[in-house]
Amino acid sequence: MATRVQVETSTMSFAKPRPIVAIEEVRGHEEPSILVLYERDQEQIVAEIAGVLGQQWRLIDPEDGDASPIDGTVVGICGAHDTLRWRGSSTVLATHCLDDPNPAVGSRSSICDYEYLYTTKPFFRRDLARFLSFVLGQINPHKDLAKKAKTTLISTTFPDVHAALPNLDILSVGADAIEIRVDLLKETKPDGSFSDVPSLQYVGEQLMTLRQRTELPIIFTTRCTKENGRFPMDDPKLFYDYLYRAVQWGCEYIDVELWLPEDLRRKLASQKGNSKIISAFHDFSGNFKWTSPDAQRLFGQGAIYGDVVKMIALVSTMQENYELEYFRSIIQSTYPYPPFSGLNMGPMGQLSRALNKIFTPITHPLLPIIAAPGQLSAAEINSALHSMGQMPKLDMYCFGSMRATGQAMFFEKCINELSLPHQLVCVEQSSQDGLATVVKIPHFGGAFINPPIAASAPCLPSISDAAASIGQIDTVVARSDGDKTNLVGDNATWKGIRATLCRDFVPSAYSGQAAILLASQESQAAAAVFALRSLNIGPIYTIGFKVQGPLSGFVTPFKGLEDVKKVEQPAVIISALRADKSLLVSPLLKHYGGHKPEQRKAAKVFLDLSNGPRKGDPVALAETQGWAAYGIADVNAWTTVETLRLLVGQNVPYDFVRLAAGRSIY
Ligand SMILES: O=C1C[C@@](O)(C(=O)O)C[C@@H](O)[C@@H]1O
Repeated sequence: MATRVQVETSTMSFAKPRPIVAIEEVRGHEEPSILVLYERDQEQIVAEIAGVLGQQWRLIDPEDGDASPIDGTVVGICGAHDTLRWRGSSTVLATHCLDDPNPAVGSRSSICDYEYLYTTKPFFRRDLARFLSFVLGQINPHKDLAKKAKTTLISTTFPDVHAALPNLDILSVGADAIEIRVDLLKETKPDGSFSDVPSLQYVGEQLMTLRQRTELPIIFTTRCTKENGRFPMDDPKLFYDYLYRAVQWGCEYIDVELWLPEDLRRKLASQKGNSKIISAFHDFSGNFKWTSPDAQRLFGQGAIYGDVVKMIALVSTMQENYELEYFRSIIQSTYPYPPFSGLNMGPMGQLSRALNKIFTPITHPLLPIIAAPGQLSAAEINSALHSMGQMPKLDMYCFGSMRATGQAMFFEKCINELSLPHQLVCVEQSSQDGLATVVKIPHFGGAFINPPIAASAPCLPSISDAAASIGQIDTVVARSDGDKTNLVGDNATWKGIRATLCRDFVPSAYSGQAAILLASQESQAAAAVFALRSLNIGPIYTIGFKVQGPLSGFVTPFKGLEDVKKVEQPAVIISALRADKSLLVSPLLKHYGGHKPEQRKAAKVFLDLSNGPRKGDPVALAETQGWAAYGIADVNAWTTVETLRLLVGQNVPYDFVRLAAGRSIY
């Protein structure tokens, strides 16, 4: 079991002693043991999987004597074999290449734990990293969403997800998860007609296509005919077959209808792995009563296997919204778990869509049809909440340089896109005094500060552990709690750095690995040190600066060039040098570069945090030296995603930030 820095968003008050970086024991950072079943001529996928895991790999013939995986080595076997001896001790992963239609999809379902569907032209490494991180339990999107005050899901209604792709980034602004309505997919048969139920192969291809283009958790839904869907109800086993496959495909959520026989629901719950179950109940009769004992009984039934319980009824009177709200308050005060998502359908039920807080389904004008009567977009819900006095207009401040102002313009775009009532106020200089003045303004709604200010800002009653450890506040979060507003100084930059590092590698690829960090002063590098520690990276060697703050115990300064020789191969090099000095990292990149990708055993990532015009391009150089290399635009985009989450509680996808922000803000 490994140790890591406590990175939860806990906060501390200034009345308490100065923070130290708390160390927490976590599971899931050991090297996983993986057996990959690959298809003929597809051994490259074994190398890709090992690359994302930062582990070695080898191919074996299971007929050749002892073939047990060696700890830390990804083992590949061609074709389908009896995998019994590996099950339990290793994760058995069947892989299917879908460059061409592949009828083998699902054929090894019974001998594997998970199935990875992929294309090689192009190959999406980010998708593989996300898939592996999830199925190996190294990320937990449900836990992250559970911390949000409000969550939404975008219900896509496309017959073919390819039609969604050009608009996917804009469609998902404001969504925390994306639902694939499998029952609405339309597979064309050779004679030009559509099959009643899309085949598993078609669904698998559709799901893969969607996941390659979105970072949002996916909800896999097979809605039945009685509940406004198209999946036939005469064979409940059909639902099981699709939903279990969704678990094997690594879907974060499966939607399990409550009418399904209990044995199937129980079986899915016992086989769900890291996927979560949304227990779903829809009543279209128009006779459902939230006040009846039946409603509570149905919640109780859903709660047995559901990680979220969703209950939805078609209504025709306003009164039924009040009854639902009463029901919601009873449920929430009686059952701390699982969370309840309760909605009324139809035009009369729209109020409940604004008031529901858990996985509120949203639509978007660019979708072909709405998924259910009365559905609203994220913008419509925010406008409704504002008119009802549930989302007061706040002033959000952007302190800082022109760069910060450029970022402010992007925030403004998001605020407009989501119809949030807030207003952005730009203040050219970032200073503690400026902040101290605005936090007292009655409609102060938070601030974004670039460059960040020292974490000792006395005008803020509390700061997060991350901001205290890094010593810098780049975001002030204002959360209202009744008539009181809590202000917290936080740091989003470290999260942007961490997200960039985890784009193409799973967290365990970094655990216990060395890193080298270059900067001219501690303030440039502190967020990076925190991000590295959050991934349990260590030792962290520093060049060019001294760390004196709370993170000093986590770094080892390099005294001279001879120290470089002591580090065999760092998994990460980060340069936080100014742009005009950024080429100083080149000798290090060359010294540790040059390995061919197939020889690569561990993660090998270079991050250039320098911003602005420069003479050369260390990112390009790093790439030629075999590093996975990222520049400041990547880190800034992830940081923007995190800042918006903190400031307005809304999720804006990374790809949307890259798309809409263009190059101007960087
Ligand atoms: O369960 C739900 C909720 C929903 O029915 C709605 O009312 O918005 C839409 C469906 O796509 C989704 O699966």
